[in-house]
Amino acid sequence: MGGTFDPIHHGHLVAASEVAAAFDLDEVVFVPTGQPWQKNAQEVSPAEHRYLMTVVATASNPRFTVSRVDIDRPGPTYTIDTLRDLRATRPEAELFFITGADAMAQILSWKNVDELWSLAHFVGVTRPGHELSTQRKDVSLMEVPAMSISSTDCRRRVSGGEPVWYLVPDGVVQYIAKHGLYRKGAPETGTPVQPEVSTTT
Ligand SMILES: Nc1ncnc2c1ncn2[C@@H]1O[C@H](COP(=O)(O)OP(=O)(O)OP(=O)(O)O)[C@@H](O)[C@H]1O
Ligand SMILES: O=C(O)c1ccc[n+]([C@@H]2O[C@H](COP(=O)([O-])O)[C@@H](O)[C@H]2O)c1
Repeated sequence: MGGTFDPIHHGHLVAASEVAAAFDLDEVVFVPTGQPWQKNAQEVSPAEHRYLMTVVATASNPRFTVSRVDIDRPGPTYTIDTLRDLRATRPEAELFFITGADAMAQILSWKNVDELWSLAHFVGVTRPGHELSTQRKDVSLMEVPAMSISSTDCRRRVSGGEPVWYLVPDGVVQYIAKHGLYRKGAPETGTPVQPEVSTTT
């Protein structure tokens, strides 16, 4: 499942869990975007923060893993590259790609869309406020419990001092607070996360 995950929330996790159960998947790989080119007009948090929040959110599920392929690849993030990179590390696997209804509606604008269908089986899931449809017979559409949660709303809430408890996993609430993400004028927004250097004297 690819996403900007800024931050990851329970809508993402429920969608992944439902698809995993329906298709009897061995693993769900969460792939945070590096540079989500269709979100160029908006500010996106540093990839390391989004990656670490995704790790925190998925840590308790033994079937959930997180991949760095998109954040470690320079340049804009294209799903064609994501799927090729995942294929290289899992040559025998049958790949599925999970998308919400809003992403599914945009898919024809994605890079090399005609090639995408042969690289993975696409599964579109319902999302409140968005119509789920496809013209393709090889795409699966699935109804999942309605989670009226978006990362945009989570960021707005934190920025306005409102709670995000129970919209995102507890560890993600704590990660956001610890690093001061999404607060107005937060120093981390838009700047790279540097590894901490400890000095001894
Ligand atoms: N509440 C939800 N229910 C089902 N699918 C979702 C939900 N939220 C996000 N998704 C899907 O998860 C994937 C990654 O979404 P993304 O990380 O962009 O989150 P978002 O909430 O849409 O973020 P933003 O509000 O910043 O655009 C997309 O395919 C999206 O459609
Ligand atoms: O391949 C593309 O051109 C493309 C364009 C927009 C979005 N995507 C992918 O769709 C997924 C959801 O993206 P987003 O921006 O809604 O978080 C994520 O894996 C993106 O890399 C892919």
